[in-house]
Amino acid sequence: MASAAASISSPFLVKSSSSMGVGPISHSPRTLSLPLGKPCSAFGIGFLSISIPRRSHRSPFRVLSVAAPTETPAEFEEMASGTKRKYYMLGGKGGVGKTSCAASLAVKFANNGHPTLVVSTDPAHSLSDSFAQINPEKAREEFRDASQKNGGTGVKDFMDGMGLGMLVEQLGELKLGELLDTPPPGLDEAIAISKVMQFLESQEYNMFTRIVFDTAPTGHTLRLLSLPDFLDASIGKILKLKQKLASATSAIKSVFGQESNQQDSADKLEKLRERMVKVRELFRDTETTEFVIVTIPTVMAVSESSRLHSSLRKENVPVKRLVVNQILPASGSDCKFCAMKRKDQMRALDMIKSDPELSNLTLIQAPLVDMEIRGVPALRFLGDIVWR
Ligand SMILES: Nc1ncnc2c1ncn2[C@@H]1O[C@H](COP(=O)(O)OP(=O)(O)OP(=O)(O)O)[C@@H](O)[C@H]1O
Repeated sequence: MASAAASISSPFLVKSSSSMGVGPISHSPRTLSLPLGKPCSAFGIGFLSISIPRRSHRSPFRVLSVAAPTETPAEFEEMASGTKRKYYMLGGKGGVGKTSCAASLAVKFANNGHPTLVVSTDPAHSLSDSFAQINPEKAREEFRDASQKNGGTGVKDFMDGMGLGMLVEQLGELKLGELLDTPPPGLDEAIAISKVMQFLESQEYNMFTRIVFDTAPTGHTLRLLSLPDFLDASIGKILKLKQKLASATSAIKSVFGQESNQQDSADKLEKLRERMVKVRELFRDTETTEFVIVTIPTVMAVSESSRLHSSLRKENVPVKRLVVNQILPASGSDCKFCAMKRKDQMRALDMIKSDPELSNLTLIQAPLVDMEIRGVPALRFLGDIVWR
């Protein structure tokens, strides 16, 4: 399907063109080809794949020491062990460093021999130069289109016109119009994620043993997590309506065009529903999935992370690690601002240690480095500090 392929033999961040390219991915132990060609669908999802040659690298970045007496290593060995595919989802409030942490983890996995894929489903993610974007509007349109063919608002209007309002009344409990006119928040992401899963399950992506999701900010993630249940029910309703309509008069049926089209749409919805269920299962599978919370040492961020963990726990999403990013190094100078800031941060760290939701998580402390984290050398540098 792809029209072109870029061959990657050194550590590059690869920008897939305007949409997700799918097609055969060929690779040799140290090189990887990534399709960059034709968009495959309405969903423009960016994929970044990294394969890093093992060689020594002297980083231009430096980190001042982070005084962290209670620091726990991330136990990277455990994260990298085994060749069975594992999914890592990094989540947290906006701007805390999810993307940097996710990308640095991916680089580290790649350095440890794992063909690794970074997936971003956040339309506002900050590695936008390296990732293509999901187009939520198009995703929604596709869903709406498929739904309408199965008796959405188009059906309702038509039936009203035919004086069949009574049947519409009977179907009113299904609240389809409401669903289609005001898609629930997070629908875009849920559809995008399920679309991603579809690709990840395909043969071309079999080779990837580590998948790192640079997830959307907290609120979105939570909505997404609760969505499959909602969608499961909603899509079920649409299918039920479709069945009811199928038994209505042939005159009504004719309006929906060919029987086969109707069937196609129903199949699409059914597949979407099935994928949603799979995503939900995947999110809860402790064997294959881990949700890593990323935060910063401020009272507000810590409180939000605590709430996030609580809701993830309720959703049975496996969480083991908490990355506290951007910790100021102990200052050797007499910078008052730095001293105050660090004192504040230490208070936030203490808060984590006494928070019932967070204290049982493995705490990973990541320093604020003195340069912008861009490009593989920087990510490699950060990865070596954070993921140990
Ligand atoms: N440990 C760090 N030291 C220095 N700068 C950092 C660190 N972590 C992240 N940054 C910088 O902070 C900014 C935000 O980081 P990043 O984009 O990774 O956050 P994010 O949580 O993914 O944000 P968003 O929610 O907006 O996608 C970036 O400019 C990044 O380079």
